[in-house]
Amino acid sequence: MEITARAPGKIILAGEHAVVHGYAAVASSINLYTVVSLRLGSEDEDTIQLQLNDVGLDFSWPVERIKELLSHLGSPFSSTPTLCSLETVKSISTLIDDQNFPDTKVGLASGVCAFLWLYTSILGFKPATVIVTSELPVGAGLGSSAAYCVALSAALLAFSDSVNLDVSQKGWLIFKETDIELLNRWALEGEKIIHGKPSGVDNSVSTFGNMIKFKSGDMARINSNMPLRVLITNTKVGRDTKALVANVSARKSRHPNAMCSVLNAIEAISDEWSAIIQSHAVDDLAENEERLGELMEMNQGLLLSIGVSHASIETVLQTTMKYKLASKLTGAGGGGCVLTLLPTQLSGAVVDKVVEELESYGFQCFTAGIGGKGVQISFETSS
Ligand SMILES: Nc1ncnc2c1ncn2[C@@H]1O[C@H](COP(=O)(O)OP(=O)(O)O)[C@@H](O)[C@H]1O
Ligand SMILES: C[C@@](O)(CCOP(=O)(O)O)CC(=O)O
Ligand SMILES: [Mg+2]
Repeated sequence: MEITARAPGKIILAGEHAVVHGYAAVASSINLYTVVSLRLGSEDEDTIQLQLNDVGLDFSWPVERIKELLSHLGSPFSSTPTLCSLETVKSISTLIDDQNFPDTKVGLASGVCAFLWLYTSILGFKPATVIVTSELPVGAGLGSSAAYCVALSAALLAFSDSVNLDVSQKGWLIFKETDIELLNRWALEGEKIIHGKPSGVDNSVSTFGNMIKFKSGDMARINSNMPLRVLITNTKVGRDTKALVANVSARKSRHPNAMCSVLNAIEAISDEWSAIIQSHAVDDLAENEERLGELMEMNQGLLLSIGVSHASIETVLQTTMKYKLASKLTGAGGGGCVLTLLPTQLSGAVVDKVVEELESYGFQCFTAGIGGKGVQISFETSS
């Protein structure tokens, strides 16, 4: 039997980085998905195979070799999301080294480590083939790491003893409330391997979908009363969330008072964002859009002050500013993607001009549906 799971990426509208330190953030799912298909039993019966199509990596581990390094952990323990200890990361790294991991792709090794941890913890040592494909740019601030961990956790849990699913149902299905909490906790353990110190906002919005306000592990759903349109510009400058998050923490320990003031200011922006977007004053749409734009500019200024902007991001800001459009980076920054608010009254001709100018720098612009469903699974064989 084969199972397919899909989990959405996200945009952070306000509060990235601050959320790692316990301050509020506002995030929304987008309709770009990472898809994981899982078939139990592999062509070569005694292996666990992982195919990462977007990054051109293929792995095949003999089950016996995995058992040799990890069976002392007592897996599977699918109902108990557990931190992957440093010692276990080392054992998993040995398994990755066995596969002659290409030096040029070493940044992707933590994702493979997260796979092996989630796989063996949830399903143990059953042979299988797992294929990952994504519509999200990898490492660009749209939460590909979370979507990867959420979709993997969903596919694995669907085959575990810990969740109850009706396999006869057709189409995309959602998990029951208790099962989805378990899934989200496993995804967070995967994110910890990739990010070091994730806040949990990315995996939560990918798991539950919609727009959320997130603070210190608690999530509140936001019911948006405003149409929201943003342009996403991928600067294509590669960056790594783990390093950026660690840099912000280091700056915080060097300047605790100044950084706390900045992070508090970011939280005030997230609070105001969520109040405006939920406001029922539909007559004030243009005014509210203007206020959201101002908040985005302020949030971007504060992100610059904590050291996570980048020359490419500044180029996007300067370009959109010429058209009086507000922008901010989204996700960890340091490159990656920038959001530009597109007010309802803005003409298509202006959007086309902005996109043309941004793309002339080699950036890639696109729009995405905001606030759709979270993780889903299907028992129908993908074609
Ligand atoms: N489709 C994918 N295939 C393989 N690895 C992936 C995929 N999506 C995410 N990853 C993992 O997530 C990492 C990128 O995560 P991160 O730096 O947090 O950026 P973001 O989450 O913003 O895309 C990659 O280095 C890789 O380990
Ligand atoms: C910087 C941060 O707030 C968001 C990171 O998002 P992304 O991995 O860049 O998509 C980190 C976190 O919340 O865990
Ligand atoms: Mg990430």
